[in-house]
Amino acid sequence: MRLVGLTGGIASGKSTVSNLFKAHGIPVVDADIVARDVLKKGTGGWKKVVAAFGEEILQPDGEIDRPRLGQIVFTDPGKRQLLNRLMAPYISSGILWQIFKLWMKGFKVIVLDIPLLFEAKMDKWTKPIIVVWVDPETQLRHLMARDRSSEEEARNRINAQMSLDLKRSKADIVITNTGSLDELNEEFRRVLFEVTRPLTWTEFWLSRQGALSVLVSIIVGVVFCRKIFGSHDL
Ligand SMILES: CC(C)(COP(=O)(O)OP(=O)(O)OC[C@H]1O[C@@H](n2cnc3c(N)ncnc32)[C@H](O)[C@@H]1O)[C@@H](O)C(=O)NCCC(=O)NCCS
Ligand SMILES: Nc1ncnc2c1ncn2[C@@H]1O[C@H](COP(=O)(O)OP(=O)(O)OP(=O)(O)O)[C@@H](O)[C@H]1O
Repeated sequence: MRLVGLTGGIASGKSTVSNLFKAHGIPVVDADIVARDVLKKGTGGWKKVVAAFGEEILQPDGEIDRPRLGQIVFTDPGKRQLLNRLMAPYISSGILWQIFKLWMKGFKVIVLDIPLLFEAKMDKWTKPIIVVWVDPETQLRHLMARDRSSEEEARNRINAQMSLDLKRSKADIVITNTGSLDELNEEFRRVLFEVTRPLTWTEFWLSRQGALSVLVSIIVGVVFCRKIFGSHDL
């Protein structure tokens, strides 16, 4: 099994690239969706976060008021670290569960779209690592347009993450998303080719098919040995 890391900065274009992978039949685990699920009302993550941040972060229906919590954590690094610490175990186990389900279905290549892949040190799980890079002006423009946020809010969110240039220096594959969506599509073709190369032996043994081959080989080996021993005894 090949676990491909897909990361970048906020609004650098990860979801846009994820959608291209999905359109080509490659499954994507989206850490933002997992993070939303583990904050749903009544879950373990919700209880921890409400206990730490107080009921003022709740909407009248008891769900987390995400814009309110966002305002708090993206203007206060200490509170952001606290939120990250509280949610990290739930997010990691949620991601592992999604990977397991896809593994059981027999997928050999799985993309993990994790905005904080390096910050959360999850990069050691993935190979290759794709970083979607964009220049700071375009990133700010896309973020403000998508979230209809002010420049200050957008800059706070951008500054809450490791710099995109540093992320780019840690990448195996860089997708430069400074042009049009058509140009992004062109770049994506090259990346798709790299990501769907034949599996290495290690990746094969980690796939469901590889694990089954090992199991079958062990069973055949045991049956064979029993037959040999059996005939010696006679
Ligand atoms: C603070 C929250 C409630 C704000 O929710 P909101 O709906 O406004 O934003 P959303 O979840 O869609 O995130 C948008 C983007 O913000 C960035 N982001 C989210 N959390 C963080 C964080 N803790 N640090 C830095 N950037 C972050 C990511 O690039 C993400 O793609 C939410 O982002 C959250 O629960 N964050 C903590 C969980 C987390 O670390 N998520 C990232 C998954 S690795
Ligand atoms: N090449 C492009 N040309 C024009 N718009 C783009 C391009 N790439 C991305 N966008 C737009 O920029 C915005 C941010 O892109 P996207 O949502 O894919 O970023 P992201 O990295 O997934 O963000 P987040 O970290 O918040 O999940 C979206 O509105 C998207 O449609």
